[in-house]
Amino acid sequence: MMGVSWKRREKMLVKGSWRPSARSLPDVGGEKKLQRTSFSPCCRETHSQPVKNSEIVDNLLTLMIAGHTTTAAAMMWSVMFLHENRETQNVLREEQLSITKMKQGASIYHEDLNSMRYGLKVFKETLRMSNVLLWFPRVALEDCTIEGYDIKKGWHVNIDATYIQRFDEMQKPYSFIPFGSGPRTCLGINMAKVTMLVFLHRLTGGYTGTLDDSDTCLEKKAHIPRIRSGCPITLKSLSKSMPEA
Ligand code: HEM
Repeated sequence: MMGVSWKRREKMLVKGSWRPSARSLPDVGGEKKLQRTSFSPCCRETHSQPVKNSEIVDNLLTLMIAGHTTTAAAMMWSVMFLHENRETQNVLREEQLSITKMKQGASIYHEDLNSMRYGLKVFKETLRMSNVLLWFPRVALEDCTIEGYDIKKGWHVNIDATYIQRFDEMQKPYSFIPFGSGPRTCLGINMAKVTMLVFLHRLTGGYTGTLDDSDTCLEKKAHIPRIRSGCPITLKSLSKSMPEA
């Protein structure tokens, strides 16, 4: 779905008029299950039953595919963007070092994460620019017309996150959708946020880095956009380059 206005998208995302497809993971253990069956809070019957091995495998696959590759790609893009934007990197480092100074020990706590205001902005802008998931699918449950376009019941419609996030005004509803929207929104938003903030903290608060390969060519045929070289960097510990206090 290219070049649609926010109004049209909003209509598509409104609960009830559009619902996402029932996506399933590969058939494991001889049975095909929807990936959220074992989490569903509204399904008591499922909860009272022991979790089956096949469901455990399902959920592990979800963690690995939906949870690992996405966050790893976001980390890689943050390294590239911070390399390209030195000023941003310096402001972020300042914030992270101020957090390190305020506390004892190396552990990061919830309140530390909450005070990473600039870190959060870097996280969001990384997701906006990198479009870890370029698009996500929905299925039309009924015939409808959206801004003059006829959409038939059963049609698969892809929400084009890249177009929306790069070319829309950010203040408009649904203009920032790195984790999707509606009932099938990403389940791992908070995990992704925490992982990324801790990563940015360790990276910029502990090291400076130089890119070993500035080639920005993308991997071919990858569902998640990633730099072919993997974006290797050489890190230098800040504690070694800083004068003793
Ligand atoms: C930067 C990291 C991540 C990004 C950009 C991302 C993005 C997305 C997007 C766009 C969707 C589709 C939402 C929709 O259709 O409306 C999705 C679904 C999903 N994500 Fe993530 N995700 C990330 C990390 C994670 C993590 C860490 C986990 C779990 C540990 C996770 C688990 C899931 C699951 C289970 C779904 C399917 C939800 C459903 O269909 O009900 N994701 N994610």
